[in-house]
Amino acid sequence: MKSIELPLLESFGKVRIPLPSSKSESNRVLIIDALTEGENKLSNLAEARDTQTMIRLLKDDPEILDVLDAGTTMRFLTAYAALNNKVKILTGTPRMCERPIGILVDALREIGAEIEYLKNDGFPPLRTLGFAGQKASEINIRGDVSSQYISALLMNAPLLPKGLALNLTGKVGSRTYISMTLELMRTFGVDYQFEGNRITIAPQKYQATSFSVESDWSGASYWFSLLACSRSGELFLDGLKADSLQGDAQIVPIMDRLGVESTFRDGGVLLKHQPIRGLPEFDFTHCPDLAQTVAVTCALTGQQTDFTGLESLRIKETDRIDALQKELAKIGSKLEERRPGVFTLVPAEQIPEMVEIETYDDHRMAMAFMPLISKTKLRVLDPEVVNKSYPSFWNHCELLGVKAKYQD
Ligand SMILES: O=C(O)C1=C[C@@H](OP(=O)(O)O)[C@@H](O)[C@H](O)C1
Ligand SMILES: C=C(OP(=O)(O)O)C(=O)O
Repeated sequence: MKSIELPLLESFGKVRIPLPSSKSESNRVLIIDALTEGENKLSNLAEARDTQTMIRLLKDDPEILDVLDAGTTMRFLTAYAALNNKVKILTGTPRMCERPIGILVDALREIGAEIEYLKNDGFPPLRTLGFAGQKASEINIRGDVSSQYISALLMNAPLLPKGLALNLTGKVGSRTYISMTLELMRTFGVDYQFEGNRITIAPQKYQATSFSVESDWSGASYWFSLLACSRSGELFLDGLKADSLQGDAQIVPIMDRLGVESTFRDGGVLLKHQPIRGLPEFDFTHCPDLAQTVAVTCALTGQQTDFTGLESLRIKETDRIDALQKELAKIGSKLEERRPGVFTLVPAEQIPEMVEIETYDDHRMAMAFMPLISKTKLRVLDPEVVNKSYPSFWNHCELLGVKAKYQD
């Protein structure tokens, strides 16, 4: 298997990281663009494979939409095809075909779309067969599995003849991603109401506008973590805003507790060291993609922390709880479910002189363990896995002054 080796990072001075753009914002504005009659001006779209796949599938409009391993691309294109009367097959990697989509398909069927499963009920691959007219304009939808189903429905809602009201049921997770969807819809001229757990959208048109995608806060989190673990140097992260649409901007208050001071200036954030105050517990319900970053940071900075809100991690690119437990064990750290739903992170004890990290087809496993270079020599298997969200990640590591060695 291919791997990348990074040497121990002794120290570094001031380094500027030209972060990639957000794939979450990009994939939303691409769907909105496909639904807008006029010409939008979109800039800074993500280089992430998930976004490049979305761009290619919308442009080429093939019969089979193969989304590879991109969750948002699968869920957003399923709703887009189903509600816009397109006959398409949607499929992806073997793992994508294990990631549930039944809640979205049930909702789309209730609204009036015809969809059939091609293998297993509730999972891709599936075929959208057309939209004969709107049957329901108000539906209940569970919010405790993936917010992507809700975002997928919302973006198409203004163009439905009767609009759409969604009543979110159960514990609503990743709520910040729902807000991002709605805020972006508003940027493109669409009104909505979001009160309690009810979202209403009247029939209306998107208005063409200009939009520039912000840098990716999830990708930024690995640099916060590196600074927390290295206790040396300064990092400037380009293109981040204090008033972000992205819930993962939550990394700022988290890292404030874990020894990183953030100052917004010159169109980005400057990261410096400050004393570690500790993070006794944190609920990741609304920022699940930060859990791996924070787990490794706590492991390497000696912080015992209770992690909650990790339910959705089991159905992402891999079972992230399982993957974290296996890889943290290599540095003597543990993530133990001591009470139902409460995972205690027990920090690393002894870090070997060389650590090899498996990545389980999950970009975030590769990137989250990078800060280990502040402690030891690191080998990461399948390094190209980062292409899903952050193709230039390893090049950016070299900006620290370390030389990466690739092996086939
Ligand atoms: O809507 C989005 O852009 C995303 C929503 C989240 O997924 P869930 O809603 O499934 O938690 C997140 O984990 C994913 O990386 C991106
Ligand atoms: C979960 C992720 O993406 P998706 O669900 O869109 O595949 C992610 O990027 O961490």
